[in-house]
Amino acid sequence: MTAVADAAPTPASSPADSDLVRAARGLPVRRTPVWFMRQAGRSLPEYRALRAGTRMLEACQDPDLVTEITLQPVRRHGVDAAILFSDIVLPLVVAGVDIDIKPGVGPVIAQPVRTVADVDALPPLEPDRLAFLATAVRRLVAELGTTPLIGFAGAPFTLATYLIEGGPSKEHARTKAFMYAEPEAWGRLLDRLAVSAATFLTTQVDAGASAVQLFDSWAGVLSAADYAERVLPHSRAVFDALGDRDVPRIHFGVGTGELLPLIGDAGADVVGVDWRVPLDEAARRVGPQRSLQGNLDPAALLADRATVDREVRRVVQQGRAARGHVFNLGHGVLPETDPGVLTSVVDLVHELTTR
Ligand SMILES: Cc1c2[nH]c(c1CCC(=O)O)Cc1[nH]c(c(CCC(=O)O)c1C)Cc1[nH]c(c(CCC(=O)O)c1C)Cc1[nH]c(c(C)c1CCC(=O)O)C2
Repeated sequence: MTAVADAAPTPASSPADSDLVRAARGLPVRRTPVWFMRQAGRSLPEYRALRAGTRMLEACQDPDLVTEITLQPVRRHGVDAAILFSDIVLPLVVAGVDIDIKPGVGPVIAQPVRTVADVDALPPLEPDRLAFLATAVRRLVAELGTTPLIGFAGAPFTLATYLIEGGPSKEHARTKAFMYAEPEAWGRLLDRLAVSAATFLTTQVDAGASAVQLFDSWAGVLSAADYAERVLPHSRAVFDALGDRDVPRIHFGVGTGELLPLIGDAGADVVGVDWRVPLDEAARRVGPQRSLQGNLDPAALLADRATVDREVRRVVQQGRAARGHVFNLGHGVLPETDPGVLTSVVDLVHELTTR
């Protein structure tokens, strides 16, 4: 428990002193920080208005749109962090892979990676093509003041699922078949994806992002043994590429209950947890040396207010078992969510946890 002598200073003097960064490092906080995965996006009418007529992947490369869309949920909800408006497939798009994000579907790849030759033909990401990204991040950091900006990238495994399946899938069977049948090419593919994810992340951090999140959304389809052997080393390589850049590292996947200790071992300060494992149990699995992020079921936000309140209180209470707790959903905001409910969740978490 936090000793009085450790009490956090108020208010934050910089993003590095924000509650998000402090909770991620296991330091005392003023109140539990809260943000939402997919907070920038389709649940907001102001987002839909701004995006009208611009394709998703074009919007992601326009610094004016990126800045404004990233700021919208911060203004509206008073969340404790901004997350860059972008997408996990953007590094591939910028490198020249033919990808479209189809509304209501997700990323669709024109020529999926199906052979060893396809792996070797993937174009590398040239860092100087990310100037738009650095511009957007610098602008955002200037606008955000002491509110931290979270930079992010897709982890090698989750990006590989899109490349190999050709689009979203449930079982990721082709991906796993390739992993088992072509272990060397698999290793090369994930190496390459790790390099481009690292370039994408370091660009954001060097332009001023205060924390990073590596999304390995679909890693939960793997056994712990396969994850440890065939995936984790590549995710670790992404974190290692950050070198001595002193920003907290958040690592998240869905359905990772069996993988939680490994998700931490890949190099995270904060392990993201979905709604399937309560945070007190997640804290036991992850251990006392890392913080937790999560884990309200996004579907609970579609229920009545009393249910939302009860679920928020439960997550806050269970989160007290963790070294540090960043309140979030267990996955992204569902598009049909009432934005007013999101704002009330922020207020309730703050009210329940103000020191
Ligand atoms: C798997 C994944 C993707 N993208 C992302 C992940 C990992 C997180 C997760 O597991 O949800 C990450 C992502 N995508 C987006 C963000 C922006 C920041 C934020 O979280 O608010 C982030 C962090 C914007 C987006 N990415 C996408 C949208 C919707 C685009 C639109 O408005 O049409 C947004 C706002 C599109 C996208 N892109 C992707 C999917 C599955 C979809 C949804 C398809 C749909 O339901 O329309 C791939």
